[in-house]
Amino acid sequence: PITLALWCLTGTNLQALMEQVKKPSSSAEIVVVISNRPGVMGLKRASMAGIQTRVVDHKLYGSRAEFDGTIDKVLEEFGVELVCLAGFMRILTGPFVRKWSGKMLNIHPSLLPSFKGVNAQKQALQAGVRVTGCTVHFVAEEVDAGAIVVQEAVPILVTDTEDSLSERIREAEHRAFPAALELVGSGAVKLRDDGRIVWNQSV
Ligand SMILES: N[C@@H]1O[C@H](COP(=O)(O)O)[C@@H](O)[C@H]1O
Repeated sequence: PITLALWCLTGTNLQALMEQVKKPSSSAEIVVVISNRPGVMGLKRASMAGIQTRVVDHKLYGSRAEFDGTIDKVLEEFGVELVCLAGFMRILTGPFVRKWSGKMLNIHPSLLPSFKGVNAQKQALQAGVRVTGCTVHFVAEEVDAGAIVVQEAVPILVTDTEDSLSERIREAEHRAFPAALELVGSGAVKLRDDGRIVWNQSV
């Protein structure tokens, strides 16, 4: 199976991916869960599931390059082949992103390219759109701009608050991230050197 590292915060996407890789049909195995914040719920979920965890606290490093270098060592230490980011809010350096190009997925709570950046749910509410959703994409040097693997749309209700909308988007994320993981893990989807996606129909 493809070896997976997961970046987490509260870890609800981690939970969904842990359920997914338990399935006999899954092409992946989670070998390490990492966070840049000690004590977050995601790390507790991983430990309870018997998965190794690592904290790489960005506040302890003098530069992004040092921080990314340490993450890279952890990923190499565990022989990671695919990295899944959920709730990772730091901008990665170019050399790191280029090294892990095609092997790093991120989930974003909007239908990219709409509503990039933070508070995507609030942006959608303020824009008055009637549909939003989530996107799983390959990580590129430009934030929230990598090639899209999976998207799922959700309606915005007139009664929605940021919380109620975020909850509905999260439910969609917990379907979209496992689906994207299996598409990339099985080789059905690959990233070309030019940053475009290749769909391997025979897989
Ligand atoms: N980037 C965003 O961060 C959140 C992480 O949630 P969780 O997986 O830690 O619950 C998700 O909503 C994701 O879209």
